[in-house]
Amino acid sequence: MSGPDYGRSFAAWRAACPGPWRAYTRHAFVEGMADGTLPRPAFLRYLVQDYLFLIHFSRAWALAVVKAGTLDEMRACAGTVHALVEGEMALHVRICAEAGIAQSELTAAEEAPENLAYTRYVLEAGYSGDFLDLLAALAPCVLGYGEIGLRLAGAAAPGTPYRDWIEAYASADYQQTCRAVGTLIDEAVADRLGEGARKLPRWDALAARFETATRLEAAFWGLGRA
Ligand SMILES: Cc1ncc(C[n+]2csc(CCO)c2C)c(N)n1
Repeated sequence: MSGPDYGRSFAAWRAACPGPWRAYTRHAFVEGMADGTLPRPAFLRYLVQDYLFLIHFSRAWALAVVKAGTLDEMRACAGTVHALVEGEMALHVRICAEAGIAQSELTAAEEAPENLAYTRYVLEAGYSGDFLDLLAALAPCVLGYGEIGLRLAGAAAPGTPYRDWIEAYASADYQQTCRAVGTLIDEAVADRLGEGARKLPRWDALAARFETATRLEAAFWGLGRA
């Protein structure tokens, strides 16, 4: 089954791990947001962990600035750091505040093992690997939410209380971000590995990183459990 058009590398990596990709993007948590049956406390537990997740995810994009090879790559990654730190984090704090979760509660929350595993896996991909390793580990997070948002915007129950969440990721703005990240990945691959990239052993290593990050995303939804 084909997904949204976020570039050739994403399409190939996604197609190489259909089981894990499905487990992530069609997780019971996601389906519960679509039909409105996801219990509110589960969503709030997820939100608290996601606040901590976004801090480390911002650090990973900052590491991508360090690992970038050109000024254009630096600009793209620095733009994501800015959007995360100034935009997404503030939005998160506001959504939590509206749900009755104070900033102090967010800061004091203990990181769950699934959260530790995922964020440190992505950071480690950047520490021990290069720009491509890091992008392959970052891709499922950014692009998976784009795919989920797009599908749910068309399939969700009209009355689901998670409509705002769905629309944030289905929005033209976020879909444009996904296409831009897809292009960043495709160009970074072409610059470093050339046109025959997919025949190189290195390609399989990148696909494996994408698959591992995808499995860790699927496990992250489980944090909503009581
Ligand atoms: C577990 C988890 N995975 C993905 C996202 C989505 N996300 C994370 S950062 C970002 C902005 C672009 O990099 C987006 C959309 C999330 N919030 N939490």
